[in-house]
Amino acid sequence: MLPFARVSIVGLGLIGSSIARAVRHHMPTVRLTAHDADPAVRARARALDLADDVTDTAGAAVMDADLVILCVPVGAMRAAAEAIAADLPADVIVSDVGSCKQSIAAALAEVLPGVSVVPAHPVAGTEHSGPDAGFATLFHKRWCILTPAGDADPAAVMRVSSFWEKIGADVEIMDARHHDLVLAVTSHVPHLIAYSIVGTASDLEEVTNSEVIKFSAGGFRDFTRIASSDPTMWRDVFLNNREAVLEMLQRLTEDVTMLQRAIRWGDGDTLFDLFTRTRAVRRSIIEHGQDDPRPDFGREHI
Ligand SMILES: NC(=O)C1=CN([C@@H]2O[C@H](COP(=O)(O)OP(=O)(O)OC[C@H]3O[C@@H](n4cnc5c(N)ncnc54)[C@H](O)[C@@H]3O)[C@@H](O)[C@H]2O)C=CC1
Ligand SMILES: O=C(O)C(=O)Cc1ccc(O)cc1
Repeated sequence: MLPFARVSIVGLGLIGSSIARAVRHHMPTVRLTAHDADPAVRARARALDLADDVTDTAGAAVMDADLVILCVPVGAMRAAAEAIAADLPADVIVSDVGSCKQSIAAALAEVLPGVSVVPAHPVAGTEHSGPDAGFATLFHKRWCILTPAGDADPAAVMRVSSFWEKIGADVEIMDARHHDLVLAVTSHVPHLIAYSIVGTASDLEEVTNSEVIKFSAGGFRDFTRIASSDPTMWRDVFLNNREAVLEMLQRLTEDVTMLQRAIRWGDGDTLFDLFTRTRAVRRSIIEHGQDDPRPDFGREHI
């Protein structure tokens, strides 16, 4: 039994197109409609046959849907919700895939009063964006966190949960505020560190005549992958998860200062103890973690 018969996707980039491909694969009888604000993306989506109907307006994509998933950058969620508000059927469920949840929940509650909203965050992605970057297995064995409000309809939560399980994800339910704190540590601040270190290296490049690129070792290359992630998406994440990111950055700054002091005073024990602890974290992620869709991710140096 399928949780939804008519699914509509608004925003056909990496995540929207991956959901479309996964629905096609796992629930081929679902009628899939979709819209993207960018005409070039719509044309590409039609060429890739990502949906039964790729519509020129957001309203046309949602008017018959029983599930609408907003897959646009966090800062565009409000505009996307405004564009569909007048055309939503009475018993529709609206969801989203934004990387932070509190600000989107507030915007959707304001723009879509009385609509059943079940927010989601698939904790799966890559540094790539756009409709060509998506793939059907992106969500396999990856977490999808649902952050329903306290008064959400339990049946709607069950159906959205079942939808994500059907496309391969493991579902966890979490309070939106807690989600934003956890993701600030595990995803948002790491991205900020990558943007920052690659930015610093690129400033230094002027001084070192390209040695930064020439001799870039594994660690730096890993940072450049993360730091090549979509600028619009990540600008929006930081502006919308401001409090949690600032709180975690404060903690990080204190810990970096502690390391600075250990290096200055030759305190090898502090360095060794921390590095031993962090190595154990990595090992436990590999041993207990979920499979990553990228071919060699996490398995290269156990
Ligand atoms: N990229 C990643 O690894 C992950 C991203 N997310 C979240 O998923 C959402 C989408 O991210 P991606 O697919 O990576 O971005 P993307 O940049 O690949 O695609 C976003 C699409 O939304 C369209 N769009 C923008 N404003 C619109 C509007 N008002 N109406 C209709 N379409 C609009 C753009 O034209 C673009 O095609 C973001 O909220 C992001 O935080 C969640 C998990 C992982
Ligand atoms: O590419 C990577 O390493 C990621 O971390 C992908 C990612 C980006 C944003 C999310 O909200 C979830 C996953």
